[in-house]
Amino acid sequence: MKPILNIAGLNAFIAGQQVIEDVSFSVPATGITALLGRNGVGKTSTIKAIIGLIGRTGTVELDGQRIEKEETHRIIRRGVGYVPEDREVFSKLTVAENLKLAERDAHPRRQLVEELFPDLVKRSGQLAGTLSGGQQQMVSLARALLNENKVLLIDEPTKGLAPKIVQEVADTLAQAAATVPILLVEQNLQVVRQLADGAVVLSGGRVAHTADSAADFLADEDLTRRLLGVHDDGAGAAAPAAGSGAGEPAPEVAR
Ligand SMILES: Nc1ncnc2c1ncn2[C@@H]1O[C@H](COP(=O)(O)OP(=O)(O)OP(=O)(O)O)[C@@H](O)[C@H]1O
Repeated sequence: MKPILNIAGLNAFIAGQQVIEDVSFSVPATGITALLGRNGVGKTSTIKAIIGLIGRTGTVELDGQRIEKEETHRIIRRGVGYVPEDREVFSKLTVAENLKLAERDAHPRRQLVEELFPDLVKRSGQLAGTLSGGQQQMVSLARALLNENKVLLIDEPTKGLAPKIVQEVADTLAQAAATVPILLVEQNLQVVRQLADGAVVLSGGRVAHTADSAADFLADEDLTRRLLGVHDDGAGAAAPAAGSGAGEPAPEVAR
């Protein structure tokens, strides 16, 4: 099957500094592809470069069409959903208003969202700023799922959430992935193991490893210690988050 995203030779720059270099990988048209690596290796920058939020060179194909010369709003309208790391919600608007503002299509998928997020239905009149972090994350995900997208780019959706809520978000992502392919930045390796099909691992702004099976990658102790600074044996043992300082120091970002 043709990949939904094909990225080749992508370089990206922030304030004149190169933050990713010659990044090439593809995202299959189904399932979840994890984008992994220690803190600061360029995961968020890669996502921002794909949708043109930061300056970039190289090629990006969405469903076989080149999009790297297009502006962000056009790329989004072509069907790229973005859920940024900070799960920004409009805090003074209700849940229902937050969702309404995200509707882009003539026929937004309200029923799907109501099925996936029953708690948000119950809280539709609540101000989004009074929701817990996990509930706000659900609003962010719901906003992306309201529209028919070709792919979702989701940045660290479980960051800072309590374990029980992490599992709820992971379950929701698994259900979402049945409807749309996802490129997922995720530091929680148990979540990666549970959700991801393939994996792309960045180090120093470059692709250091790609795996058709994220589980196989995570099972490789030497490789995960080298590239993530941690090994999670899958037994639920407390393992430091990738990039938390365990293992070798993070390599220099490519300049
Ligand atoms: N606004 C910015 N101004 C200057 N440098 C930045 C900015 N944002 C990111 N960088 C730098 O770009 C590099 C890549 O950062 P990026 O956020 O893409 O990494 P990441 O892998 O997503 O990290 P994290 O896991 O911490 O989110 C880092 O060296 C970072 O310091």
